[in-house]
Amino acid sequence: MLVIFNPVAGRRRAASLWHVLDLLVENGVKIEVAETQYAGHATELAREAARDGAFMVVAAGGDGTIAEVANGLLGSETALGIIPLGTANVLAKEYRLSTSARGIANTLAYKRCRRLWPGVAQLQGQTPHVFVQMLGLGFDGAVVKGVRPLLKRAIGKGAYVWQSLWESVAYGFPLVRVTVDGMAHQAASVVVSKGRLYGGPYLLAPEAHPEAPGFQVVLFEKPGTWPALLTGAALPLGLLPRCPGVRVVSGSHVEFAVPNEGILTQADGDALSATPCGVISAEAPISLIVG
Ligand SMILES: Nc1ncnc2c1ncn2[C@@H]1O[C@H](COP(=O)(O)OP(=O)(O)OP(=O)(O)O)[C@@H](O)[C@H]1O
Repeated sequence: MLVIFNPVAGRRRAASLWHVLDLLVENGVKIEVAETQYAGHATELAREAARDGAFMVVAAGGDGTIAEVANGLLGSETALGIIPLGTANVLAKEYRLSTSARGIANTLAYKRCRRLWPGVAQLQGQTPHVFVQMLGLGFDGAVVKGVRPLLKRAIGKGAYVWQSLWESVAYGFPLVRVTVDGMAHQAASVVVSKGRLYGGPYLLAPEAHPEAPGFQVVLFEKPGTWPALLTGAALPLGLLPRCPGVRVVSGSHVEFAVPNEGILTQADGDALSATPCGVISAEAPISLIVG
């Protein structure tokens, strides 16, 4: 079993990783660990393993690392296993995967699969970016870009809360123009979601089906400090989809207009270097090991 480990992911929970691996080895599983050396390396390692016919490749890291490995497995029969080591681990929560060391080891040992259908963000003149959980433009992108790595390592999700409070005052709220299946919308912030959850266990898009192609596009229509604070307060209460000014639309083709250029964007909790011009579903799903 190849385990692709991102040593800079999350809060550097290497100890949790070794605990899972010890349990697997005790059960007779042969393991090879490959540490990523740079951003994008996980995709190359996973693609190579899939080309060699591996049954399963395990991503050990945050949702960004999982997305990179998923990218490398697209178009192959190789299944994706995950050892969640990130701060929010939204994908693991979406699929209700165990996060205890023993639970993770059991999940990987049982090898039962469910489909996971990634999204693909198209970037002008750059390689498309594959994501597994969500892509956010606007306020959301500004929060992820602004989070200080040291603070994230020290207080985990609290760093996002702090940055959201800061951005609710500092962010300029330029309008994001988006077309979903031909219908034009504009909003202060847009999240294109594969899953139901956001920021951990919190409800964002109740109608989402991560096993199928297509998206839920969440439009935060009201710009400004107070709407941002209101939605921030509604999130942990599970009330975000019912907040005034929040609208969720379903679609399979999402396009962002050219005036969006420069609007900060995040995918699976990592800042993107460019604003996407569109989002489509991957050509086929991959198999996710769920135990
Ligand atoms: N060796 C490396 N050095 C620098 N960056 C890397 C390396 N390996 C992977 N990366 C990059 O690190 C990014 C962050 O990974 P990931 O999302 O898994 O962790 P994280 O952002 O710390 O997790 P979380 O947001 O849940 O805390 C990945 O998207 C990947 O591009």
